[in-house]
Amino acid sequence: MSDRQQVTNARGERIAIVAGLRTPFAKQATAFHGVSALDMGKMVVNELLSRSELDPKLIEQLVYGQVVQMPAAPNIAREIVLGTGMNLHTDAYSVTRACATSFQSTVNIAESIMTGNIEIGIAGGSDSSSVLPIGVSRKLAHALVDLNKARTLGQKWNIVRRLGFKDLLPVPPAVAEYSTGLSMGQTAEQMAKSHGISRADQDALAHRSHTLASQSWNEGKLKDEVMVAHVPPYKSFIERDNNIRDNSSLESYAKLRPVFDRKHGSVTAANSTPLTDGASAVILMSEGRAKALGYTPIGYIKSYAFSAIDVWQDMLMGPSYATPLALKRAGMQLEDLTLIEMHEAFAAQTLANMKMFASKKFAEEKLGQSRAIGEIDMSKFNVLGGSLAYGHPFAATGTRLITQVCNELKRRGGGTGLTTACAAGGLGVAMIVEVE
Ligand SMILES: CC(=O)SCCNC(=O)CCNC(=O)[C@H](O)C(C)(C)COP(=O)(O)OP(=O)(O)OC[C@H]1O[C@@H](n2cnc3c(N)ncnc32)[C@H](O)[C@@H]1OP(=O)(O)O
Repeated sequence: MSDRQQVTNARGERIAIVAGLRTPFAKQATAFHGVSALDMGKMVVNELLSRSELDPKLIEQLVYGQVVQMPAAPNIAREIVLGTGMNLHTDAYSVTRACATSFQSTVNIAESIMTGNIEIGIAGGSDSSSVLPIGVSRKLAHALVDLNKARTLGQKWNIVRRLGFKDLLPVPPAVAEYSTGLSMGQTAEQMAKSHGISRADQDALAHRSHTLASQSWNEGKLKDEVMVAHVPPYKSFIERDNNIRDNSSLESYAKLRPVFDRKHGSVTAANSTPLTDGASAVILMSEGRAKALGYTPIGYIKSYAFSAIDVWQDMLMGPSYATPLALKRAGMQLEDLTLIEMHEAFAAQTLANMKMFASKKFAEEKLGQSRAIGEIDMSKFNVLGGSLAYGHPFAATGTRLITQVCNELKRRGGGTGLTTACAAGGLGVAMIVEVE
């Protein structure tokens, strides 16, 4: 069996990324405070359709995702269809794959096109860290169910009197691994310590990310892929990511105290992604349909791969496992790539992955191959900055990366780009796109 992946439909046509768009990304409880993931998703899909001058009725399927679920709209994809003037008969379902969610929705649409089930679809993801499903304690939840069943006042009183003050406190969703209880930040700390990633290197990567992202905005490189978002109730708007620090000094990073291990740690607010609100989406079509409708695609999907590893150790090492698979499936080596876009969940996690890319020992022991994935050439790496600067609305990051790398490849005259991310649950993803 060949290792190569054929990302085409039965007519041999490639999967075209026709257009991509995102909202500006806003730090938690700032510009998008009170705006739900669903509202941001509708906003970006509406605008994407309108900018592409694509009749919404032509969309056959929409796959969308969120990581922090909205209990009121568990199938966010269908709500977006119903809220954007698409054909009511447009199929829509939601996926969740932690921080790789919109990679997954993109792959789902791509595979629907590959099988010939559809010709045109939309994929994406949205997350709000400001509109959260605030829960109740287990004891209170238990009591509320029992109260519903209690008949007499006495029975009700018996249930209520067992509750303490602490049981009544609200419980926000945790950015932590369910099975280990470790927060993502604690995992980043573990990776920094296990792989000898220094605080200075983490801060330098974060500073690079902010500097490049700020330059990219100032040079107008992002304006076509980031919409101006008018924020309900439409008294304000946001037109630029608000986490990016223009002209930040490296010294200011060094002053911050570690957050996740206050005594011996190195992971700080500056070298972590902030909690962020935002949404993104892409339109995918079969190459033939895109051409027939007169579109010049921004790129094509060349290969993709997902990976899964243990959650106790190095859980955010996904790129180092998924990338060699995607490269093999594309018939490529790391050095063949024009650009590399790696999601920066934390500087420590990014640097640990970069180290493993270059490690022969890692390749032999973990990947079962004799050759290291390859040394990353920094002139190709996150050239417009990364998630440390832009922020990371979990489900929206995948389609941000895909769109951003396609547009940057276009500016550079074409080539191939790797997008890759780690995700909770020990998951990883890599997708290679090609641009003419
Ligand atoms: C697969 C994955 O992607 S896993 C990743 C999932 N995501 C996460 O886990 C989110 C991780 N991030 C977090 O939890 C939070 O952002 C934290 C805990 C790290 C920090 O939260 P907060 O303390 O609320 O951050 P906040 O933005 O207030 O910054 C704290 C301080 O650092 C400062 N700071 C932040 N970034 C920078 C920077 N780049 N340079 C200089 N100072 C900075 C702020 O100005 C602030 O200073 P102040 O206290 O004087 O106002």
